[in-house]
Amino acid sequence: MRLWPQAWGAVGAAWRECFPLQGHEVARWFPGHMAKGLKKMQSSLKQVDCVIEVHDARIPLSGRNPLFQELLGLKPHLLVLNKMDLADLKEQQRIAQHLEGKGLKNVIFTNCIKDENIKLIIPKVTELIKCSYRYHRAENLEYCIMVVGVPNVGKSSLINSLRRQHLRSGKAARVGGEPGITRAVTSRIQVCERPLMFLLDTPGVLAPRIESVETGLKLALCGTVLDHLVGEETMADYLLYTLNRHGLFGYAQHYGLASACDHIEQVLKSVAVKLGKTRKVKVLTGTGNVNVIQPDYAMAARDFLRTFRKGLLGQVMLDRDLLPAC
Ligand SMILES: Nc1nc2c(ncn2[C@@H]2O[C@H](COP(=O)(O)OP(=O)(O)OP(=O)(O)O)[C@@H](O)[C@H]2O)c(=O)[nH]1
Repeated sequence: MRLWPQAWGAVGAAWRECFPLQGHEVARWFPGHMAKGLKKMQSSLKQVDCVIEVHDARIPLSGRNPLFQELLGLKPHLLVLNKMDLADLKEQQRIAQHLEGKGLKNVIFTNCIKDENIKLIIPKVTELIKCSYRYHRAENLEYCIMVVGVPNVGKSSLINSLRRQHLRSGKAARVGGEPGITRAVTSRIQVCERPLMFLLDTPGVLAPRIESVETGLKLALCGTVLDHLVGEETMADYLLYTLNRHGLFGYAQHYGLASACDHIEQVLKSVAVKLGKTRKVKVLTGTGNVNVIQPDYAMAARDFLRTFRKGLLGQVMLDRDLLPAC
């Protein structure tokens, strides 16, 4: 018998007020290629004029790697909040103000799939570099930019999108739906002719210690940590908790539930039935082992997460609670 202690007491009218985080571990995922990548980023910094940090627009206030600031902080910095198509940006102004209060004045929201706002990037980067040159050294004829960020936020997609927009060229950087596609700092990739601009793609690097369990869960929902390290069913439950708190009940219709519900087992059961994903398990009864058909909860959790990540369950702002009250 499967137990879902997180959801106990949640069936019925009220949504859970908080997600019990005790008992969950923040996944520590800092494999060798990340440590190596970070060192290489530092050593490549001499040739870099500006750092573009890409992060997920659904978590604009959490989950960034503080090491980027520490190690690469001397260069002009642009924060690109990508995947804006998946984010609820009703509070975009407040988010920008909050970030500005934290010293992040240069922020652009983008969608690299549809090339939205991509054309704002090169002029902004050029302006930032020119401002820094005034104080440091003579103007250069070509610029080199380093693209950094946690895994799977769209760094390589950004490079490809810039090339489409400015060079009308095809793909130069490998893109993938899983974290950890780019494994090493790449050689320079041209993205613009005028001004002549090159980018260095880098492997996604998570903070060696993620600030809290909840931040870890948000990063995991956004696909920056391999799912099995956190547990797909825990993530599915956190997703359900989030969708309900945000009033995003589209999952009920999507999976044919009679109504929205805060009980993950019930939701996953409906998902499994809808997908036809059931499996036989042996159950010991008084008369011996009996085959019982059970929903495949793991497959259902995987589908629930995948559907959310495609944006089919609505746009979400996972950091809503971190914004200061108006
Ligand atoms: N919906 C949406 N998906 C995007 C966007 N940008 C990138 N993606 C998708 O996000 C996934 C990761 O993109 P990548 O460009 O490989 O991300 P990365 O940061 O280079 O990943 P690592 O190599 O793991 O560091 C891919 O499936 C992309 O298609 C966007 O603006 N919106």
